[in-house]
Amino acid sequence: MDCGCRTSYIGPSLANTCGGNSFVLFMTLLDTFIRRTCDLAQLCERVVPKAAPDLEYDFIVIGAGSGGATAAGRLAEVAHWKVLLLEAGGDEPPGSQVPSMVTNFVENPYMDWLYKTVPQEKACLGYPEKRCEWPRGKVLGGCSVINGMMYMRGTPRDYDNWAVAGNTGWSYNEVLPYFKKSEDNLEIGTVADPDYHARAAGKQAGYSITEDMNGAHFSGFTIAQATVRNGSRLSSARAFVRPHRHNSNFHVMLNSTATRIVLSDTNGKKIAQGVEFIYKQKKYYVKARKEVILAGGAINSPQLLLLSGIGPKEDLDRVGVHQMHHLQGVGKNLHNHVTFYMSYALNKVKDINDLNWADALEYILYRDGPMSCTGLSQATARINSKYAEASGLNPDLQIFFVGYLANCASSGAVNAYVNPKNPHTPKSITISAVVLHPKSRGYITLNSSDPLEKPLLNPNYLADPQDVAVLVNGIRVIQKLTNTSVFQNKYGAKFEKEEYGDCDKLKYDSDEFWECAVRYYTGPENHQAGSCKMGPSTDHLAVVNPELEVHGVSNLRIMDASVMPTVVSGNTHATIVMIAEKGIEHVKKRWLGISLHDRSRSRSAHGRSNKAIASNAALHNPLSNGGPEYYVGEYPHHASYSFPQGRKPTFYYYY
Ligand SMILES: Cc1cc2nc3c(=O)[nH]c(=O)nc-3n(C[C@H](O)[C@H](O)[C@H](O)COP(=O)(O)OP(=O)(O)OC[C@H]3O[C@@H](n4cnc5c(N)ncnc54)[C@H](O)[C@@H]3O)c2cc1C
Repeated sequence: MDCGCRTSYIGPSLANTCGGNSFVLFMTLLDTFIRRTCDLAQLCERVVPKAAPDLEYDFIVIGAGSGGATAAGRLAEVAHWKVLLLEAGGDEPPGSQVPSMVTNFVENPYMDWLYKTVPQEKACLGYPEKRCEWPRGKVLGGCSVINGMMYMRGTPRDYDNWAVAGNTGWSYNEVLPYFKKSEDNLEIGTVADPDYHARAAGKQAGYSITEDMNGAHFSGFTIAQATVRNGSRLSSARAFVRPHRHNSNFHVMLNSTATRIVLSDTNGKKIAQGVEFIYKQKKYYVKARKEVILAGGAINSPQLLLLSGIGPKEDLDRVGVHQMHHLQGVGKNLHNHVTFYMSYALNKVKDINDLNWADALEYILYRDGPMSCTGLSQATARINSKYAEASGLNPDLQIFFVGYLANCASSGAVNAYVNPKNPHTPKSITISAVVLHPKSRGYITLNSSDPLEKPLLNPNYLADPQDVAVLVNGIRVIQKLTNTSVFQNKYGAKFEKEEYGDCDKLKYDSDEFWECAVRYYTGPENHQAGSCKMGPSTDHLAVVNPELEVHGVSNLRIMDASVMPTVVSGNTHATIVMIAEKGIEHVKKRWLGISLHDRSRSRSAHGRSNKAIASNAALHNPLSNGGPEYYVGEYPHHASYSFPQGRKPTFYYYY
């Protein structure tokens, strides 16, 4: 089908994402259908990247991920501001917009930075070189293009703690309007299916069920809300960048890697002047008339500050980077949720492939069926471990489920066995427990002064014994869940024990055994945070102030996961979008003299609005200013979804 515009091929194809020649035929055909379904692939709605930048912009945003795409889109609303968005990766392939293909593009070099931690002393011990893998999106939309699409705010306590630490304006009540600003929740007023099995097991195990984890009842088992629209992924690029594709004030450069933020130093007063970047092996310098907004994510933002001479002198001297500005905290306070995966064979369920031609047709025609969702991982839980505060206001464990994913097929035949040579192979699912308040802290530092070389990433996983204790308690929660009659009678769930090295010498299933096992097969979560922490100037590790300005450097702010002083109790994307929304309000206040509460004045005086979307969003969001709105809803067909037939999960990096 011709979509009516000249489009270039945006790779890679789904055919390259399933690992193995047997998948090529079916997945190539499916990819072709997806690319030719105009409203799904949205090839005509893509931004057309610039082949070369102008010399000057009012704002330069570095990185187009959850934070950067949001920030850039909001800046571009101001018609008289000229904005450049720099992104190291290319555009999102059509296939990554299909929810069930959620894991297909992770570890694909086209759009993943393919990071690994340095060898760990107390964790990741069972992996090659004792290093854990850290997927990170290198694509327009950043990690929001490869993430699990779960839309989950932190708990009120998370943000209140940020405020107590001196971050004025960041308490829950104060950040709530910024969550709402980008949200267009089409699930308001609807009730999910209470019989959904993972939730039913949670209920049977004594936990509560919550219909809206982002509302008053933020604990319990739930079917997660998701960043999807009409059955396809709504990355931050699709939500915030594409609506501005016709704006002449907004330039996007793809495959463009920022290598340095250039500072001037006049009598000790440091000011961000512009950005150097590499595009097609050529080096460019662009000047920022107003501000540089850094949004490279929790790994690349501290890396770029260090490359620009902003950081601790000892770190910079070690690799020969001239120090421009001392900031002790750059790259410090790195932390991440940590988890442990437990696979269960469902002995009463045959391992039938979840993806077939019928599903593909249902999806292409109606955006429904198994391809429109992420299978079992729609369910999640936020609960207390035995160490959590009894009030229930500060839950410290999250439970994830993986399985029944319609993501890869070789023949496309309906009811095809995943393993035709052994049709009795049971289906398998994975459940993991996540430590929500990790105490271990690590750091990011440069490996060399080469901006294209990966930095050294040391999360110091499980350095704090309390993280291990909470994780082991999480394992006990999973055991309790899978022992319920829901899991036993209908599915015959049985733990698939792996080999855990020397841990196997310990008494199986003792606490000591699991303490050892979690250090062996540590689950690296994908919620890295804190490496450019927000805090008042009295905090010696603070890198940005509560207005997200880098301490001691004018015209430079950071808006991504790195600024979280402590990672929130849940998935991180929603919070990062909120951070960017709030950060841009500070920018608008500085340069236009307006704030969130003056939105109507802003729109008429300066704004450009996407009216079609705004009218929809305004129904739910009185604070909407008419800009592009971010849709949050549940996957479309969950209500009739209960453990459909499917394929063994092969992938764990999911949330
Ligand atoms: C596999 C996976 C699953 C996840 N699942 C979920 C989930 O279900 N729900 C959820 O809420 N969260 C999830 N997360 C976490 C969440 O997606 C991330 O925390 C969030 O997207 C990070 O946003 P960010 O803006 O900080 O960085 P990113 O989204 O990583 O954006 C940074 C961007 O900057 C670009 N960049 C970096 N350096 C440069 C440079 N020098 N020059 C130019 N561009 C540069 C990068 O290419 C990238 O596009 C998941 C993450 C992963 C990896």
